Amino acid sequence: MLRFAETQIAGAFLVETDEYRDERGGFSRLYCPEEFKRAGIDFSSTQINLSANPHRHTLRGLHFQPEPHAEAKFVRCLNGAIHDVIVDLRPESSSYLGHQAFELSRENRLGLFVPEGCAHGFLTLREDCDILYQMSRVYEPGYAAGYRYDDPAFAIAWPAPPAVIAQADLDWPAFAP
Ligand SMILES: Cc1cn([C@H]2C[C@H](O)[C@@H](COP(=O)(O)OP(=O)(O)O[C@H]3O[C@@H](C)C(=O)[C@@H](O)[C@H]3O)O2)c(=O)[nH]c1=O
Repeated sequence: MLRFAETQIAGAFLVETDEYRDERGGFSRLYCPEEFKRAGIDFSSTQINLSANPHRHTLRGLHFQPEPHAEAKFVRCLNGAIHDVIVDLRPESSSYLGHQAFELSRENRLGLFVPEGCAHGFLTLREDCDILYQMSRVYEPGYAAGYRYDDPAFAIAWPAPPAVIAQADLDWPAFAP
């Protein structure tokens, strides 16, 4: 059973997941298209990606795919803990240019649904963080886009500076409306 909570970003949801425990360990439902539909969320996944991050304070983001390949994603932290941030890039949205941060961890089993039109990034808070993404659209390499994690237009307060970050994520252009 999944429970969906609205966030400050229009159309983004934090998803709580129960864990059934017994002497063997635990069992959790990670995704159910029917439950998404009942919550009013139009999402079904195509590609499923795993991001493995051995180091604490690894930063990935802020990433999105623009139209006509805009993608929604459902993000989970299977191991470790991350500070996960979404930024609303939809001019027509009530939360345009707003951002919100969430802690996703193995222990809290929270999932984050990121709607189309939002940039997404995370900072690992521990070693060995494994992040699973379900994507609504297939990856289009020519449409990979992003902004810097420290773009002043968003003023995101990260809990720590990145210790590991790809050069590509330092080279994104400054946000210009
Ligand atoms: C994102 C992506 C990358 N790739 C390839 C491209 C490249 O060779 C290699 C690594 O890609 P990247 O460096 O872009 O991976 P990464 O920086 O981890 O990108 C991810 O960052 C987080 C914050 C997100 O929100 C994701 O949607 C995704 O953009 O994997 C795919 O094949 N499919 C994909 O969906």
